[in-house]
Amino acid sequence: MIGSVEVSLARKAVASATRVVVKVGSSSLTTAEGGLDPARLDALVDALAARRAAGSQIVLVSSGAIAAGLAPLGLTRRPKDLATQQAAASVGQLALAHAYGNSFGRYSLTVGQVLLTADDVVRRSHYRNAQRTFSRLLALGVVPVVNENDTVATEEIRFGDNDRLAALVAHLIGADALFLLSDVDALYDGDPRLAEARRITEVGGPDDVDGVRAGTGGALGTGGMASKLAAATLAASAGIPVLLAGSGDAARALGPTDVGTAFAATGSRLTARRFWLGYAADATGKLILDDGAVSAVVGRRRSLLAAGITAVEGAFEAGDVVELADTAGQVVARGVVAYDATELPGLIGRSSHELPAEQRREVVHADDLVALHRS
Ligand SMILES: Nc1ncnc2c1ncn2[C@@H]1O[C@H](COP(=O)(O)OP(=O)(O)O)[C@@H](O)[C@H]1O
Ligand SMILES: N[C@@H](CCC(=O)OP(=O)(O)O)C(=O)O
Repeated sequence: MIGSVEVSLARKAVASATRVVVKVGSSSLTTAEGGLDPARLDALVDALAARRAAGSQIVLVSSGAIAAGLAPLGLTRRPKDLATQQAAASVGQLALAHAYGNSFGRYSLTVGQVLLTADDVVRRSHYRNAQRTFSRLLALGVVPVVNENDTVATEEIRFGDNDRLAALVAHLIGADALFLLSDVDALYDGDPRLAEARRITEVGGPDDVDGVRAGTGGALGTGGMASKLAAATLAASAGIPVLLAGSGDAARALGPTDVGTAFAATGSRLTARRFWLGYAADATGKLILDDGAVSAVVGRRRSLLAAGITAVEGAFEAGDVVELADTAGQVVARGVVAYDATELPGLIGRSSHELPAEQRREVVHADDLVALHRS
């Protein structure tokens, strides 16, 4: 509990992490009118520089491009259409980069801008390329400042929320902790703007967030608490502890970590390939599994055989990534499928000995399969 002598393992892990990703939302960097707020940006950078001085490497994932572009373009609220959002991001990202350059410059720290599209994380060749870039930037002592490349991102390839982007980047760079800084000081069991809500200080696993109502965010942001909770769960299940805190508490969040909500790592660190398979790759179809197949695949880490599949959805080819769901539709795993969608209807529900020799191979091999933690 905060304030007591007992400090949770998650808080200790976050406090002692040497490579960290810090994500800050639009609402924490801008004024209500939509311009950048230099005082808040400087206060954030003060906290990041202190953590750097204490020996951590930092990657900053900063939202705020669209919000920062509003005032210069004479817009009073976040535009709804993609083209105007892209125009605002084009203007705002430059202002944001300039502001960070100046602010980190007060500490003689160099920043590098990294604008990513979903493809850079979803395609394996791009994933490795991005890994190399981050690794080199960090080795050179640069603070990478990351955002989605909103100006070129089209509707289909948008990450849409930087909370998820931050969780993906945290895994990509092998971070030891992820900080999600927002305009709210912690996770609550319901939206604190709407009604009195109870603050949650520790999340040890999915059971601790059962019943939490995570709502949408403010006028400037996109994801709200729902996307923060999903991102925190994603990072934690990939072995990365998370601290969710208010950006106004950045110094304490990045210092003694005695604020906000700490999420313990629930899973073990995955290899880049297994993380990509489980969380980053686009799935092109879905296989529905009977109960026996779910326990074989998730519980006993076995390959998926045709006999345990009850239905096939989507148009995929052998080698694509597909979701594996239980009969209630809950996705329990993802993996690389060994057959085209058109081949499977003739095979499903049939035991291997009923099938011709060339169709006896596993539908998803255990080595190509990642069981998912429930979120
Ligand atoms: N269960 C909850 N706990 C905390 N905040 C919540 C919850 N549900 C909804 N919210 C709202 O989510 C907002 C944070 O999301 P958002 O505005 O998108 O932040 P950011 O711009 O930092 O990404 C908070 O201001 C809060 O009002
Ligand atoms: N890439 C967008 C931000 C998207 C986003 O997730 O915003 P937020 O919910 O404020 O973290 C921008 O820079 O405006």
